[in-house]
Amino acid sequence: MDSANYWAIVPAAGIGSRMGAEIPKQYLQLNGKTILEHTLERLLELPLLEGIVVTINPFDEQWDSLAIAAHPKIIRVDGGQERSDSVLNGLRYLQDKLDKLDWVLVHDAARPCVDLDNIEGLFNELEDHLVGGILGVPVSDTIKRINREYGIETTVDRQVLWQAQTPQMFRYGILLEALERAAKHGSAVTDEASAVEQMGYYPLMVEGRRDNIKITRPEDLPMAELILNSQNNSQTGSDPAGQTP
Ligand SMILES: Nc1ccn([C@@H]2O[C@H](COP(=O)(O)OP(=O)(O)OP(=O)(O)O)[C@@H](O)[C@H]2O)c(=O)n1
Ligand SMILES: C[C@](O)(CO)[C@H](O)COP(=O)(O)O
Repeated sequence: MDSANYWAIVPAAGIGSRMGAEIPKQYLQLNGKTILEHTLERLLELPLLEGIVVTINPFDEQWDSLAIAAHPKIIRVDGGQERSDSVLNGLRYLQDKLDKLDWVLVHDAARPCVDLDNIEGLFNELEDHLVGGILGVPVSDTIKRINREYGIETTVDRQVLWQAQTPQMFRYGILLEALERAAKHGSAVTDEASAVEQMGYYPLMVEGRRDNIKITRPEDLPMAELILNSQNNSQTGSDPAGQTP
């Protein structure tokens, strides 16, 4: 690893409208813990990370009740209107702690099944990269473009199509500038990479795992439970194949 510093930002200030639960989805229970606790506990296993900034909705009343909120490596920062605003708040908080070439790893609170080996893989692949990159997977279905009436217009060439996941890791200076610019121009960016792409850079795509799902809709919860159980079983040896669904 180079001599750069590594910090993480975990955006966790969303309301979970697509989940439709009574509480924001990051506080829903999964195998006896909140989704947010699963995600943070996993990231805390990475010794390279100096700290984790968690962006929390300013009106949130649940964060303080989690024991993990008092962890010395975890810092709470207010989230913003959109995911990109939350990440930008986290980056601004880090202004006095990081240099331009230091690394910031952004990971959704809503992706608790991320594989630590994949994150280490991202660290390794990006070690000498000047910009940064993300985990993702190639699309595995035939992809259609439809019109407004749901008529299929064409079949899209999927050879060049990948689904973006998190973590997404970038040099601090580039990501800060990219998200500041996107905010200034009102550009909608749903992930860090798109803000960086808009500056003309080419972030690296690093292949991750399909089971790094983002819990978005109700049916994703039992799926995440199965994935976590399968990961635990393969660690304890009771699932010799170590296969996830
Ligand atoms: N203003 C926002 C919006 C989202 N997020 C976080 O960004 C991650 C990915 O966003 P998404 O899955 O879209 O979460 P929500 O915005 O909560 O969901 P929805 O779009 O269904 O409302 C989540 O961990 C979410 O908490 C955030 O920190 N600040
Ligand atoms: C960052 C992300 O998880 C990559 O897939 C995604 O873009 C989050 O935003 P969305 O609002 O759920 O599309």
